[in-house]
Amino acid sequence: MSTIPVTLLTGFLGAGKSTLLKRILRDPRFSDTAVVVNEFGEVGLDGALISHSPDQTVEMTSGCLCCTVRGDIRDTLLRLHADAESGRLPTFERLVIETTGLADPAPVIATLMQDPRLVRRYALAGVVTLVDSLAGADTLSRHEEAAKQAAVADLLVLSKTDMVADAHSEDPRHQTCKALERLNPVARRFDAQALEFDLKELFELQAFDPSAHSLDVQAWLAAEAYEGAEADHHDQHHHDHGAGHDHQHSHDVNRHSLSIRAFCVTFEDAVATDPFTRTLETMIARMGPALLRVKGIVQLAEKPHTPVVFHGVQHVFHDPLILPDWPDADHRTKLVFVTDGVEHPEIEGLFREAGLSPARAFARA
Ligand SMILES: Nc1nc2c(ncn2[C@@H]2O[C@H](COP(=O)(O)OP(=O)(O)OP(=O)(O)O)[C@@H](O)[C@H]2O)c(=O)[nH]1
Repeated sequence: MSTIPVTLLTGFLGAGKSTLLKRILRDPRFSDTAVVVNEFGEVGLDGALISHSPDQTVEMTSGCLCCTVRGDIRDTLLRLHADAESGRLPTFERLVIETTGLADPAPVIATLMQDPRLVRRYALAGVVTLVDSLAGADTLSRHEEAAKQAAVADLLVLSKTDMVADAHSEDPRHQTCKALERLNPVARRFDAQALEFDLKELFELQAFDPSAHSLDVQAWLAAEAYEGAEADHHDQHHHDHGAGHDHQHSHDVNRHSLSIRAFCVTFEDAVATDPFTRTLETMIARMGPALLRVKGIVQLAEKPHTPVVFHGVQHVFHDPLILPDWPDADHRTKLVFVTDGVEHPEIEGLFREAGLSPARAFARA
């Protein structure tokens, strides 16, 4: 195999990365694309929710919520390459890596561009960043990870434009575009919902070039390159993500800054629709943007054989998706939460107030 082009797909929690990935996997023009999805820790659900044909390689790696672990990505990519060469996996012409929504893209970019074993097999073609046009402006100003993901992009893809009313100056999409203009004036911008948006744009990027980006981006990448040369980054690491955002953590994969929490709530028995949806509404009303991401697969008592997938992104709950069948033998309701400061018992308490009984939950708060 010659060098395989890699597209790094990033974007904040709930921005629409998996939605775009599913479009790629369904498109016959890209059937020879392998995909690596980085989920954080033990609470990932994406593996069960990303359907694909048996001829397509979709690998889940679990790493840190905030940084795609250098070693994990490297080992996964080397293994995929070896398996494709030996015939254990289908060969692939391109690779897409989806990061977690709180990922700092710099470590994975540095790994892809520097690791000698990777460089012989893969070439970073470009960075594609999804931006939620509804929540984007607020998210970009409040979360440094989101701003970095946007700044480093070669292509910015605006999602959820179908949910934004019109383009007057107070319109959230307009605000999001203004913020993107400041952060990354050079990236080409696309509307994921536009008829003229062709997925092939994502794969026409040729080679990621740090010098085409802002001085800030070049400085982040240079710092990451230095850090990578010094040590293999993880087990015990220390980041300075810039102004006011300095964190240190041992390898607790669900932990990010001091206020970020990631946990899972499960229910052994099916939940009644009414109290369940009322609880979600109460959560949005009380917690709003602190509820960074909620996603889950739910067994509703009224229809236990057809699982329902719920997606919450800050103050918005998207239309639930009804699956024809359960993706695996585990039919329990599982809800993954990533919050900014909302604790696990608070969420469980809301369900209990509505008469629902979470069974067991594991947390890294
Ligand atoms: N209406 C609309 N909904 C969208 C669009 N893109 C994504 N969504 C919805 O937004 C929710 C989150 O989308 P995902 O694709 O799961 O987002 P993600 O970036 O992979 O989320 P993480 O799990 O945090 O990484 C889902 O309910 C999607 O259906 C869009 O362009 N329009």
